[in-house]
Amino acid sequence: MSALLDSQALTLRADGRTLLNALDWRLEAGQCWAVIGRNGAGKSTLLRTLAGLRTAEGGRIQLAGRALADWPLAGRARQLGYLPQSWRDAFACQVLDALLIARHPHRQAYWDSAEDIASARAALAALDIGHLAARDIRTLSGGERQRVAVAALLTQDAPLLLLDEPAAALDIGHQAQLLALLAARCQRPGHAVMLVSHELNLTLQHASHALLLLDDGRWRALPVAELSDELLSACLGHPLLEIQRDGRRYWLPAAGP
Ligand SMILES: Nc1ncnc2c1ncn2[C@@H]1O[C@H](COP(=O)(O)OP(=O)(O)OP(=O)(O)O)[C@@H](O)[C@H]1O
Repeated sequence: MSALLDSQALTLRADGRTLLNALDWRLEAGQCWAVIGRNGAGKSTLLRTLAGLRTAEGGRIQLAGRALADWPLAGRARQLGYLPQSWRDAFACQVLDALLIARHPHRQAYWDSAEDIASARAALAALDIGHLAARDIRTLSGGERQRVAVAALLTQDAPLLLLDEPAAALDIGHQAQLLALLAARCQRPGHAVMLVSHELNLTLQHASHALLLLDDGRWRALPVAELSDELLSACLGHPLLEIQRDGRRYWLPAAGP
């Protein structure tokens, strides 16, 4: 069976630097991948490339067994949803309408169907923001706006979600809720998630696999169970200590000099 997303010899460069060299990788249904690396390692560039928003400097990407570039836009949006790291709201828009725009790839007619509205309402409820449905998105707090963005992605209802730092603006309770929601989504048949995150511990509690971006374009792709403190320390450029508690592993930054 073909992977949901896969790459062969994928190479990314920016600003005269190789960010990723010859990535051979497969993302299967049921998996939750965490992309980990230092600032500037190339995580966002990778996600944007996998979402089809920039062209790779080398190699191939396939979405559900078909070259990414060969997908028609609406078809691709039914298959793959992407949450950018940041955005700007230029216009007034009600929260519910912002979610309904995300139903565009599924539209059969000009108007919103009962299914579109039910899907948007369900996403608002899942993110605990049903009470914000009628609010202008420009009046939301940073964390509320971030949850609306994730809710819009859920409303798009693509089986594969790529999320760039989805928990960055959230308090710890909402971070935990979001990570649990994304992990649960991977249990649905045919679904998978890939996310960039600096919230190492919460993310690695829920992710099944990690893609580590190292120096000079080197990378490691492996199950989270095979991660070690040496590997994570090398990836993040800071010594980490592994702590075990209640059968779970946590990583803490070691004290500086
Ligand atoms: N269009 C561009 N022109 C020049 N340099 C770029 C361009 N796009 C990205 N870069 C550089 O490529 C590197 C990777 O950027 P990217 O945003 O992918 O990093 P990141 O791993 O997501 O970092 P962070 O953790 O800080 O969000 C950075 O050094 C960035 O400055």
